[in-house]
Amino acid sequence: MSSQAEQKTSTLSALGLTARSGKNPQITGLTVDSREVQPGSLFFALPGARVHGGEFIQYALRMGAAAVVTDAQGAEIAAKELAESEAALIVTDDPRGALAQTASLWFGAHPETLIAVTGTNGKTSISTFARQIWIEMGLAAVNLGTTGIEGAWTHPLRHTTPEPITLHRALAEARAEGITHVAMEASSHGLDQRRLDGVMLAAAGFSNFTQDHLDYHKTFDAYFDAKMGLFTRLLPEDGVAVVNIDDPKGPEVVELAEGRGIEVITVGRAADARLRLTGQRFDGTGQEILFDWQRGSHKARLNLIGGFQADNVLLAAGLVIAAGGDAEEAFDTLPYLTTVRGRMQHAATRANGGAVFVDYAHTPDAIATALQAMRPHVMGKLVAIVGAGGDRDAGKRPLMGQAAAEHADVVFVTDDNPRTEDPAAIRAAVMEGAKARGAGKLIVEVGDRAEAILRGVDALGPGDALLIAGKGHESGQTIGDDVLPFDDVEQASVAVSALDGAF
Ligand SMILES: CC(=O)N[C@H]1[C@@H](OP(=O)(O)OP(=O)(O)OC[C@H]2O[C@@H](n3ccc(=O)[nH]c3=O)[C@H](O)[C@@H]2O)O[C@H](CO)[C@@H](O)[C@@H]1O[C@H](C)C(=O)N[C@@H](C)C(=O)N[C@H](CCC(=O)O)C(=O)O
Ligand SMILES: Nc1ncnc2c1ncn2[C@@H]1O[C@H](COP(=O)(O)OP(=O)(O)OP(=O)(O)O)[C@@H](O)[C@H]1O
Ligand SMILES: N[C@H](CCC[C@H](N)C(=O)O)C(=O)O
Ligand SMILES: [Mg+2]
Repeated sequence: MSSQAEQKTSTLSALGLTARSGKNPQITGLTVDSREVQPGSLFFALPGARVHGGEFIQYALRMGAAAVVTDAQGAEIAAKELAESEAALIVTDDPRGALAQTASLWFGAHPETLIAVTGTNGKTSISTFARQIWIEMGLAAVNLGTTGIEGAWTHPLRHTTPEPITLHRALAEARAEGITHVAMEASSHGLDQRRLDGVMLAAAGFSNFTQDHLDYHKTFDAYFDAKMGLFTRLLPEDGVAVVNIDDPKGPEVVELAEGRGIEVITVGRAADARLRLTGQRFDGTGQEILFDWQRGSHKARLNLIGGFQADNVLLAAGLVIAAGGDAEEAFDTLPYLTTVRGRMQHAATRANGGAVFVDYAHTPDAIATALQAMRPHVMGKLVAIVGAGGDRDAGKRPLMGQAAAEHADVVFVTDDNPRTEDPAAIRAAVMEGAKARGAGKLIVEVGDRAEAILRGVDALGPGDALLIAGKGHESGQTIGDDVLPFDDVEQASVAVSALDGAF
């Protein structure tokens, strides 16, 4: 997180910050973590979920911080140490916003075209499709989010929306690598914590709004307001909002954007959508879609499983157009789009034809959407493997079980990432919901995820399909503080080989 290694310096004032004392020290790096402070660092003491960063100001000063940015509470906590120190102090109501702006100035130039997408589900999919469209159009593009930075340049990330120091360093590196176009995910945590406040967006997208992350945001209203920061605060007035108008919250998003004079491209099946999906026909490997843009009707083949992927693809195309791309050129790329890793990804097929898919559905709505989306592609029965993550929204667990039992014929409830929680207690909550909705259906609890996958694959006959939900692209299972190697796609192949013999 620290940028000390970069041998760069800047005065405080050149970073847009003014200390009340008039001090203007040379800054050698930015950090939000006192443990990373080195002589000359600018330490941001942020209000945290667990503790106020002000508690660590005394350590930062001892390590040689040249300046501290914090809020009134932080300054109060460390009043004595700050009074005795030579370090410059900047007190602001919004230290996270200040961090974002400072990081933007510290790292300098970004790729020229940046877009961001928010919503409970679909952010990774939409930003990946936008990047794929741009690349097919011949542009040097990346997507940035849950799966890291991917596309014309790759780089791992720990967060969906990285904190500002990581984000702006990555954007500056991307530009140095020749990247011109970036599609980013705006998570609700990221928006709430102002992680994106220093980026200049050409366009912003909204996919949908359903339950997740109430552990953090507490109420639906607070969760929605955090997401809306993208349209009410971040997107400049000359930017374009691209909104899924089929979502019940879509009209509200349009109103918020239009209220600021922002141009809106509505996308969806609704009769008044500007980019309108008018038809969809499914087959074993994908779908044909029909859609209208301006006065023209278009047809495209999508080699993607799941009706909702058409919504994601059109939202991505809308964002590309909103950011200045030629619409016809963007539409011509659609047949070349490929599955997003871990999203409705075909993982394996049994000798009898039973197919296994891996999907990242980890909310009630995503589980319902993913299972419903599989139906038109499946002749026989639909088997689901579900589980919920620990140290996350507990309220969604029974609802995830319900969604699975409602839309699948057979359900295996297993562990996702238990993190620091008791896995049996998480499973019990998911089972409770599944049992409530699964009357007459086979609902089985199998704690060990590899065994659940083996049992799910074993349950497949000709024409059947299995959806392994929850972990998508993830390559590890977090149990306690340990991350053990685990990959659903790999486990699916192992299970098929074990049952059918290696091919
Ligand atoms: C819940 C959450 O978002 N937490 C973020 C928050 O940390 P926090 O408020 O818990 O921090 P804290 O532990 O209370 O500490 C307060 C401050 O003291 C500092 N500190 C702490 C200890 C110390 O010794 N010295 C010190 O300076 C910390 O760096 C922090 O700035 O502020 C930190 C610094 O900005 C973030 O790194 C941290 O993200 C944590 C790591 C995290 O896991 N966040 C997840 C939940 C997240 O953001 N997820 C979303 C995805 C959501 C989705 O699925 O859509 C994401 O965008 O990835
Ligand atoms: N448009 C959509 N509507 C409803 N569900 C969707 C939609 N798109 C994707 N999903 C479901 O949500 C899951 C996660 O998709 P994706 O990773 O694109 O979302 P995300 O918003 O990036 O998630 P995260 O919050 O973890 O970053 C998919 O695996 C799928 O089950
Ligand atoms: N970004 C999401 C991912 C959840 C993935 C699921 N596998 C889990 O662990 O709950 C979160 O942190 O809530
Ligand atoms: Mg994501």
